Amino acid sequence: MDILQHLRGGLVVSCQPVDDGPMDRPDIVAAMAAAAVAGGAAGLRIEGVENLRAVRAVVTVPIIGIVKRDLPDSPVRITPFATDVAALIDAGADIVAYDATPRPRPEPRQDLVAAIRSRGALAMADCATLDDGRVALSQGAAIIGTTLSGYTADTAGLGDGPDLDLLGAFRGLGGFVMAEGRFNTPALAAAARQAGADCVTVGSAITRLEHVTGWFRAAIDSAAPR
Ligand SMILES: CC(=O)N[C@H](C=O)[C@@H](O)[C@H](O)[C@H](O)COP(=O)(O)O
Repeated sequence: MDILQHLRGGLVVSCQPVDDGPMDRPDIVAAMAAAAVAGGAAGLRIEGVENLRAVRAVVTVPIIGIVKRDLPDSPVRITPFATDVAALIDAGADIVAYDATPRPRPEPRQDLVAAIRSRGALAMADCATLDDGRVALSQGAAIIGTTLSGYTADTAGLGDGPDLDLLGAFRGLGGFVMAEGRFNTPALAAAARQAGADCVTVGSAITRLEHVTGWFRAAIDSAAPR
C-alpha cells in the first residue's frame, strides 16, 4: 500500500482517550479505532505501544504511532526517544510522529527521523511553526503537521480555533501536509482541506467524550432560556 496515497484527501482519527479516564484501556481504544474505520477513517493516530498493538489486531488502515512522555527536564512530550520509535514500529505503526520543535530535548530530531526511516516507516513531524516544517522536510520527514501550533511557549494564545494560516504556509513547502489540532467540527475539517491540507486529523471532537461533553455542557450553561 502507498501509505501517503491512501491518506491523501482522507480523515485520520486520533484515538487518544483522556489520560487515566474511564476510556483509557487498550480494548476500548481498539473499539474506538474499529468504529472510526467503520465510519470512514482512512487512518488512525494511536498513543502508546500497548494501545497500538491492540488496534493493529483489528484494523488494516495506516496507523500513526506516538508515545507521550512527561519528562522532568524537557517540554517535549511526543515520542522523544528512538527506543519508543522501535517499539511502535514493532507493534505495527506505519508512520511515527515526533515533536519537531527546536525545544530542549533528550535526543536530536534528526536522530528520531533516522530511527524511523531506518526501520522502513514514515516520519511525521508534529510542528508548531513554519520553520519546524522546513527543518523537518530537510531532515527527511514525509509528513508535516500543524499538531503543536498553540501548544508551545512561542505559539500559545492563538485562540480556540485551528491554525489555518500555518496550514496555508505549509503548503508552500512542498511536503505532505497534515492538518491537526482543534479541527473540532466538520466545517473546520473542510476548511483545512480548502486551505491545502493533504489530510486532516481529528481527535478530541471524535474520541474524547469528556471534552465533547464539556463543550455541550458549557454551551447549555451559558444559554439563557428565551
Ligand atoms: C498538543 C498535543 O499533545 N496533541 C496531541 C497529539 O497527539 C493530542 O492530544 C491531540 O488530541 C491530537 O493532536 C489531535 O488534536 P485534537 O484533539 O485537537 O483534534
